[in-house]
Amino acid sequence: TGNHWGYGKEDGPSVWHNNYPVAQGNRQSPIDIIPQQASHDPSLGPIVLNYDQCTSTNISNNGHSVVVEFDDSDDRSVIQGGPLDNPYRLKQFHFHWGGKGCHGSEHTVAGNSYASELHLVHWNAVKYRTFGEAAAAPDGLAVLGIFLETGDDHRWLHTITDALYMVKFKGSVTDFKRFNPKCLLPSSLQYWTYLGSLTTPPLHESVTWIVLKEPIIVSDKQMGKFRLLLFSGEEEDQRKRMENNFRPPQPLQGRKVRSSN
Ligand SMILES: CCc1cc2c(cc1OS(N)(=O)=O)CC[C@@H]1[C@@H]2CC[C@]2(C)[C@@H](O)CC[C@@H]12
Ligand SMILES: [Zn+2]
Repeated sequence: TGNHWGYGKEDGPSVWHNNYPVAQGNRQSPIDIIPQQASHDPSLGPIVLNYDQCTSTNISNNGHSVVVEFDDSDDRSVIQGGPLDNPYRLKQFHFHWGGKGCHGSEHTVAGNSYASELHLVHWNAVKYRTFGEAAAAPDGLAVLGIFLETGDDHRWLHTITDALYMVKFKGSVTDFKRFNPKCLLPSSLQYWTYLGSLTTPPLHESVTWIVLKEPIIVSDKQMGKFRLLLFSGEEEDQRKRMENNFRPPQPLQGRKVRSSN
């Protein structure tokens, strides 16, 4: 179909601009973050996450990633502080990862990529009525990016990786209640922040990115379970393993990356 996109040779990031011209815009994501070039901004306060009342609802495979959705009908789970002028409501989180033994983060740090990257997606419910409306507005979304590095088993990631077999195929969804993503945070909330975009079509330039400096550690075995997911639906005869679902870094176009203290 016309707007079908993916991560392969024919439909991947290098051709997205054909259907989504904004792919060549001036605030695209991800980017390569160069720590020495980031400017320390003393006015940047700490990030504050209030996830305690959080209400996850389901986990699903949307054919591009695995997504955990939250009930965003009120301000139970919000991110605020840092570069944000008001609280942004938690809507979903999802991951991007590489193939076996390959790295698959979207943002890179001084040219180095991590095994995977977790995106916690929040929207500006103070200014916009719906997530879709916010997703198209320049100050509509705030995405918290967390790098995953391989090492020891992550104590809490099992809750997610143990559920992945239930959402193997594109379009599958299953209940996933009472998961609090606070358990996926590293010990430090030090971050870089810059203005960017969605990293998948429609690539709207609507995201205030907040990328944590400290990665979380997960095991190769846990990462391997993400690769049991498929890009393809149950009815498709060709099974395509879900991996390398990341967009490479995009031109900075003169943007400033700021660093928390
Ligand atoms: C920020 C997380 C997010 C949201 C969306 C996408 C992709 C996203 O992941 S990412 N990697 O953070 O950019 C692609 C589909 C988008 C959706 C935002 C809302 C929409 C734009 C809908 O209105 C129609 C298509 C949707
Ligand atoms: Zn993402």
